[in-house]
Amino acid sequence: MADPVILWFRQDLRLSDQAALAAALGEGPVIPVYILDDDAPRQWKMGAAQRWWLHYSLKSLDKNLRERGSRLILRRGDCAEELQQLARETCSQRVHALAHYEPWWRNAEKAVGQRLDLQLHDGGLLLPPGCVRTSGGDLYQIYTPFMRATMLHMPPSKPSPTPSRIDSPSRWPHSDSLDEWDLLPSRPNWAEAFANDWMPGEAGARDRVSSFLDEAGDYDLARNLPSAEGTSRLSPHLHFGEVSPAYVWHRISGVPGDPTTFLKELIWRDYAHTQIWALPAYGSKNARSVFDQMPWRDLREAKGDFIAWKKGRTGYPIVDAGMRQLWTTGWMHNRVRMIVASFLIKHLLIDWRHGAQWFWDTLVDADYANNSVNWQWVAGSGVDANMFSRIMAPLTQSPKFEAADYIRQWVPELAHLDDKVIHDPDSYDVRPSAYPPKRIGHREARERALAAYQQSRG
Ligand SMILES: Cc1cc2nc3c(=O)[nH]c(=O)nc-3n(C[C@H](O)[C@H](O)[C@H](O)COP(=O)(O)OP(=O)(O)OC[C@H]3O[C@@H](n4cnc5c(N)ncnc54)[C@H](O)[C@@H]3O)c2cc1C
Repeated sequence: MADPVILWFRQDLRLSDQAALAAALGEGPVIPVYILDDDAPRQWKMGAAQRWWLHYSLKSLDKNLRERGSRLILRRGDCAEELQQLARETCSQRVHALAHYEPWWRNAEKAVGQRLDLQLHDGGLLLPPGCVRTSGGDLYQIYTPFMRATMLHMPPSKPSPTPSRIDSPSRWPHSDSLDEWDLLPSRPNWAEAFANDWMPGEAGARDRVSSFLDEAGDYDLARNLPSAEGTSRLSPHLHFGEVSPAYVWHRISGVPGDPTTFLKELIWRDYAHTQIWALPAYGSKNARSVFDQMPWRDLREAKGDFIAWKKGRTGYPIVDAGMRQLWTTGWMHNRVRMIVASFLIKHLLIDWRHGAQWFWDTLVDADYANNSVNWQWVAGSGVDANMFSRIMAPLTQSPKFEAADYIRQWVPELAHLDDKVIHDPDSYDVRPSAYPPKRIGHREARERALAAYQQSRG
């Protein structure tokens, strides 16, 4: 019998279109393993909302493996040490895995590669970072030309099917118990409502793709309306790799209507991963150094504002609706993410990194590339266009994107207000006493932000 091979799962918790699994299958009995390492990512240790997701996703993966005669081994600790130990116990030499681009995964890959025969495969993105370059050989800094250049390589290869059987070793090594990892919140169980919105795992991901097929053709019109179910909500499934972007691309590209705008959003994901691949510190370091001089408010002084933002009590209904949606469901509509991020950075003059860190802990789709690149994009500190002086006006954005029903859903104190006044109850003098006044007026905030920006430029 051939020696067993290890299949190292990370943010690729699926069996279909899984190049690492496909490669392992041909070589011998397969030992699938997931290793939880809370130390290596340091401040980017998986957040609380994602731990909830991970629990159910691993459970689902184990079930799928068992249906094929295999199972998932769970280990906790340093990835290189754990894999080496597992290799010793099972007499395996080779490890197959999909490549990942977060700095801690790249470090782990290097360390594993020094001890074992690590074979990395593509499949987490439409194209691996670095494939798409300008005619001069540079990486694109701006999304639109990157997207156009990526489109020339599309469609991606057809996704491969799920294997019906996976050979198992003669003896299974020890596995931790998932329940003992304590990934789920208990006291209090703030994730109680998550299960109403989400079904982590490969089956849930495919259901989500199927249910989006009817909407995808209208995506261009509906995607900016927070009150509508106009987007796919695939982000946590894509982040955890429960479905491959190639699979999503092929399912969606055939729908009636024009799904091109949606496909371009998938390319945003590739763009973001390319940026963190090129600049691994993107999550904590301004890409534009002028922002290092930005006179952000000290968080001790701005504490009340920061708490009001996190709790959805800023007095700006669209901002508060978004922050409460985030807390209750672990997700927020993209248009509203832009509004709340802009509000924190510009209206409250709080460093984008504090906002990114809060998103990290509360989003089920928290993703180092997408989160860092989008926060820096809103701040203007990223490698792309400098957006700082474009200060979004939440009170204009809210009616423009027809957010009245969205506000009613997430800010029940305002649910009785009609469409005309609900976006700005303060100005119409209809603010109920249970709802807070604005933390700061728009004009005052705008002037303060622009003055701070001028100061940073010297
Ligand atoms: C401040 C801020 C922080 C964000 N943080 C994250 C994050 O941590 N994780 C995350 O996945 N997305 C993040 N986004 C991007 C975007 O908001 C979400 O991907 C999107 O809302 C997810 O919903 P959906 O799956 O319905 O998206 P759809 O509109 O259906 O898009 C399909 C997929 O395309 C990708 N995508 C869409 N928009 C973007 C984008 N702007 N950047 C990168 N990929 C995109 C996502 O994988 C998404 O699932 C952030 C955006 C902002 C403004």
